[in-house]
Amino acid sequence: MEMVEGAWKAVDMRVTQLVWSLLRNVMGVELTGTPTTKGLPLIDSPTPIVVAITIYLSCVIGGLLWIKASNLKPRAQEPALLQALVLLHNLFCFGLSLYMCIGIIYQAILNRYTLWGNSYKLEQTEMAILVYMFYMSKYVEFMDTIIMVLKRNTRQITFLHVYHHSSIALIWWIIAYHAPGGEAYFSAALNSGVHVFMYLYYFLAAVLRGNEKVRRKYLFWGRYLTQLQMFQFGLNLLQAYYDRKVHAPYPPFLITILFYYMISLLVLFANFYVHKYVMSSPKGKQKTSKAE
Ligand SMILES: CC(C)(COP(=O)(O)OP(=O)(O)OC[C@H]1O[C@@H](n2cnc3c(N)ncnc32)[C@H](O)[C@@H]1OP(=O)(O)O)[C@@H](O)C(=O)NCCC(=O)NCCSC(=O)CC(=O)O
Repeated sequence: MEMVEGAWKAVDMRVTQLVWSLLRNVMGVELTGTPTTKGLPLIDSPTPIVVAITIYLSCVIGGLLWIKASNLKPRAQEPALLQALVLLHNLFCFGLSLYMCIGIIYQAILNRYTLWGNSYKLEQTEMAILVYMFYMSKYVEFMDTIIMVLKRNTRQITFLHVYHHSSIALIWWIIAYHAPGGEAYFSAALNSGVHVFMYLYYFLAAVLRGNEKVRRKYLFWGRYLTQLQMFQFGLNLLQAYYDRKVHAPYPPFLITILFYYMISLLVLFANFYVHKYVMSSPKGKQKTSKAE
């Protein structure tokens, strides 16, 4: 036990030094913890999230290699345990997202937030706890990719998906550690709201698996969900632009991260949208074959 503790301390020191120096040299910032979230599990140092991301990436890469090496294909009928896991995970994420979305909006109204341009205030502890909860939900969301691996759905394990899941977790650690409130409320509430629909979609997709006709009938709105996600990123980008313009009283480096991160997601989602809905549609397929 002592050896494990000693090893963890050594890793913690190295990782913390690395993250601190990266933030100092790349963004010119010194992170300071905030009393509202200090002492809560997995927040006082960047090590837990960095270790979690490392384990996550190892599982994803290991899973992909295993699928490829064994030439595994998605099964027609999945094991009952996997089906149950998928349904439970989606139900849990659906409920949690709904709770966080409503909770954050309620706190924003209570604290008289304006749409954009809000500052983080130490006394807004309930808001801080909700933002912290949003950070914790990123650990749960790693399960999405594990599900994809267990289902052998390599088509879903894209750069977009893995980049999104690993980077967003680190970003929300920084926010929950440094300024869990103010302008962060908007992304957290909006994204939780979008995730309510996303996990409902995944839940239905899992329930209706095996009957493609019915599934297509009830999941026709997948395309609009992707549009909603892109609209969300567009709103966040606008928010970051506005905050930079008016010099909003929120850490400027977090606004800069928001700005460039949203551009990257918009580009990746636009590419996903074109491939999934435009090029694979009957008209899109016709156009591509004519061009060939
Ligand atoms: C409609 C989308 C939500 C999902 O598009 P996909 O192409 O991945 O979806 P799909 O139609 O193939 O989904 C059905 C398949 O997903 C399986 N499935 C069920 N639950 C799942 C879960 N929790 N995670 C991953 N896959 C899951 C179903 O069993 C089914 O598999 P089978 O077909 O075998 O039965 C899209 O808008 C989207 O987000 N695409 C980007 C890809 C992505 O990774 N998105 C999530 C993270 S990004 C994100 O979250 C952005 C944000 O914050 O808004």
